[in-house]
Amino acid sequence: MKITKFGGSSLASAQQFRKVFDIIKSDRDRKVVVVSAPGKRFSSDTKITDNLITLAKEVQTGQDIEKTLAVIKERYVGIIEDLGLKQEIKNQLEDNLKKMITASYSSNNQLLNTFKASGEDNNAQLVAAYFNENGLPAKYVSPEEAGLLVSAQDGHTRVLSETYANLERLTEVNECIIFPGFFGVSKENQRVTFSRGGSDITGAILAKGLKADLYENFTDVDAIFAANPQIVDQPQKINHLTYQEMRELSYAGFSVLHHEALRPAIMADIPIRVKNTNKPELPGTLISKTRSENNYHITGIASSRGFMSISIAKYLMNEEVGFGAKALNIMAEHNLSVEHVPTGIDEITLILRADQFKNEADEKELLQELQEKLNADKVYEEKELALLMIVGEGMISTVGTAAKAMASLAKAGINLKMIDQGSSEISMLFGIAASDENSAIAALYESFFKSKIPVEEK
Ligand SMILES: Nc1ncnc2c1ncn2[C@@H]1O[C@H](COP(=O)(O)OP(=O)(O)O)[C@@H](O)[C@H]1O
Ligand SMILES: N[C@@H](CC(=O)OP(=O)(O)O)C(=O)O
Repeated sequence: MKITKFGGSSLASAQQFRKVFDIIKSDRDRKVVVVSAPGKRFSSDTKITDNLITLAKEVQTGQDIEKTLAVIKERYVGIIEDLGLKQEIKNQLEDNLKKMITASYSSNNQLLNTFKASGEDNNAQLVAAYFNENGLPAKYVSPEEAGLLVSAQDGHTRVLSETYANLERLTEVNECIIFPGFFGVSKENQRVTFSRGGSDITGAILAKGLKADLYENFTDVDAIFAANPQIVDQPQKINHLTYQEMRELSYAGFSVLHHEALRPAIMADIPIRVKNTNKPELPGTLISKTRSENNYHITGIASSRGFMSISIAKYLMNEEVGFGAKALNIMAEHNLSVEHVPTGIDEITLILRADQFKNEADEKELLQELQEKLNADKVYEEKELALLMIVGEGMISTVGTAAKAMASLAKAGINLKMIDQGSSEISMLFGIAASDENSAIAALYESFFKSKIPVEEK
């Protein structure tokens, strides 16, 4: 049995709905379909989720909602009418939206979560209606009905372990299940969304809960490429990569699959296949525990912006027991998550996502506190950073990867602000100025995927 997830780009219009229907109809093993909200039809289009966030803010602040509401309705109604669906589903959609807007909410956060979740929820109802009207028996199942339970702590949504036993009951459903992605329900029966792109996580949770043989993730590209196709022109397709490689690449910027979608798949060892809705005949990319050999030591090169660093310098820091722990404790007290900690003898650098600070005053206060509590010689920050990551299981058995990467970056005139290699040796991380991101990716891609310089085996 397969769990098949379709992203927003695969359900952006009636034409895309038809492709989705054909894909499901062509394979009896596709028993569970996870859907996102309608995404972009063209590059300047707006995703329904973004419209819903705007709507939520307008409701919260008492602004006029008519324009935004009309845009949302129009997207769904356009699809309903193009597909020639019954009036009943249009009424159901309008009713859902009305109830959502007039309901009372215990907090702004609850309102926002409910509005965001409705994008996927309404779309799942629509897909189920479309399938049924076209002779493919389908059942819309909500996270409430299925028992997809989540907790929300520190702004992070996590699936609760009892979910997996609850989901097993879905194997008794005879129709094709249409399940909305992106959200679960709390124990207080409130809808809570995952982070953006989180329908991928729902798909992986269902794959584990229903013990699927395969988790198919349909999107708008032929495969996962060795570099972001928005940065490198026609990059190499990756035929096969490991869970761990994908986990690192998606963390570092391969937005094609949410990095949190890997954990349930790894736990249950369910392979994932990423495929193109517009060309379903292509094999796409397989992600599994181990992979076949490829011709490259590096599997992919990813990058992500929005980072900053805070460096703390203190003479003889290396002899001070617990210095790093104290610094990290202060960060934790400020509820800040630190992603990397490269260190020198007399200096420690904390790399974090910059959007965790609400304002500059909080930032200044933190720097001052670090200076005072750690009795540091100097505390300074650097903003507008990007992290570059080269990833590949082949790295462990080759020498010269770091030298090759650094030589190509130096040749392109890129200044390295940080270098970090995890002990697993499947990835290497470089901190650079965000403005250098595209040229750095181009330089690394040229060096690892285009040049023929051999790398010596260990
Ligand atoms: N290395 C990569 N390989 C393939 N696609 C990538 C990569 N890095 C970023 N992407 C982007 O991911 C997009 C697909 O993900 P997403 O927009 O979330 O799609 P969906 O609407 O299916 O959820 C692609 O259109 C592509 O621009
Ligand atoms: N609709 C949500 C969740 C999601 O996964 O969407 P998509 O499949 O379009 O990335 C978002 O925009 O974040």
